[in-house]
Amino acid sequence: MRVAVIGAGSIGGWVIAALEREGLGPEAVIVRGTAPEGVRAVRSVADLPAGVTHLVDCAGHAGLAAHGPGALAAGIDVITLSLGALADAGLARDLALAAEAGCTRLHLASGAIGALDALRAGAVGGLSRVRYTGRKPPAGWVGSPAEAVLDLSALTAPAAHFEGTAREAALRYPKNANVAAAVALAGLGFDATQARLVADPEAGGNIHEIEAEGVFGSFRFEITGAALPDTPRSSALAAMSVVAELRRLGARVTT
Ligand SMILES: NC(=O)C1=CN([C@@H]2O[C@H](COP(=O)(O)OP(=O)(O)OC[C@H]3O[C@@H](n4cnc5c(N)ncnc54)[C@H](OP(=O)(O)O)[C@@H]3O)[C@@H](O)[C@H]2O)C=CC1
Ligand SMILES: O=C([O-])CC(=O)C(=O)O
Repeated sequence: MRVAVIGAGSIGGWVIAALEREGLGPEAVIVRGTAPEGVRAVRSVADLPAGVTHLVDCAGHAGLAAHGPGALAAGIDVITLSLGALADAGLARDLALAAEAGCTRLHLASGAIGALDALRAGAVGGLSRVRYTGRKPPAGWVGSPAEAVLDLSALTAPAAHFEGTAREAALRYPKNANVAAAVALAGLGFDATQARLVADPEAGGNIHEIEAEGVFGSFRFEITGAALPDTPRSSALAAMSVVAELRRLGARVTT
C-alpha cells in the first residue's frame, strides 16, 4: 500500500502525522497552497510519484471533485471524507465511471459517526424511517449557512438552523453535513433521509444522532465527538476513521 493525501488542513495535518506513525508515508500530498514541512507537495494526480495505490481525500468537496475522478481512472483507489459531495448526482456518476474505467474503488470513510454497519444491514431488510441530527457548539457552525439565520455569537439556547433532506443538508453545508450523507448512503438514500442541524451552546462536543426504524427493529445512536485542536468544526474521529479505513484495506481479516 503506497499512500498519498489530498489536503493538509486540520484533518489532513492529523492524518499525515498518523500515516507517518503507521509507516505509511505519505508519499506525497496534493495541496493548493503551502504544505507542511517534510512532506512532498504536488499540485495534481499527474504529479504523484509512480506506484501510489491509495489517495486519501481530506480536502473537502472541492478536493474530491478536482482530483477524485482522475485518480480513480488512473488506477488509484480513493478514500474520502467528502461524502456529501456525492449528493451532486453528476459528480457521483463521474466518480463511479472513473472507478469503472480504472478498475478501482472509492472508499467512504465512516467519518465522525458510527452505527453505519447496522444501518447498512437494516437497509437489506427494509428501513421505514431514518433521521439524523447534527448538533455542534455555535463556533462549529461559523462559515456555514447557519450564520444567515442565527446570531451564533449571541446564542443562549439550542437553535435548529436546518431541517430537510440529507441531500439538501449535504449540498448546503459542505463542511458540516458529511455525516448526514454518510447516514443517507448507508441507509435510506439522500432524499428519504431526514436531517436536522442544530447550534447548541450547551453541546460538549460535536454530537451526532441517528434514529432508525425498519423490519430489523429500531435503534438510536449518539456520539459526542471531541473536535480537533485547531478547529471546532471537525471531529477528531473523522481523521481517525481515514486511518482505520486504510488499516482495514490492508488487513487479511476485515471488520
Ligand atoms: N465525513 C465526515 O465525518 C467529515 C468530513 N469532513 C470533510 O473534510 C473536509 C476537511 O476538513 P478540515 O480539515 O477540517 O478542513 P480545513 O479547511 O482545515 O482543510 C481543508 C484543506 O483542503 C485544502 N483543499 C481544498 N481544496 C483543495 C484542492 N482542490 N486541492 C488541494 N487541497 C485542497 C484546503 O486548502 P486551502 O487552504 O488552500 O483552502 C485546506 O488546506 C471538510 O471540508 C469536510 O468536507 C470534515 C469533518 C467530518
Ligand atoms: O466533524 C464533524 O463532527 C462532522 C462534520 O463536520 C461533517 O459532517 O461534515
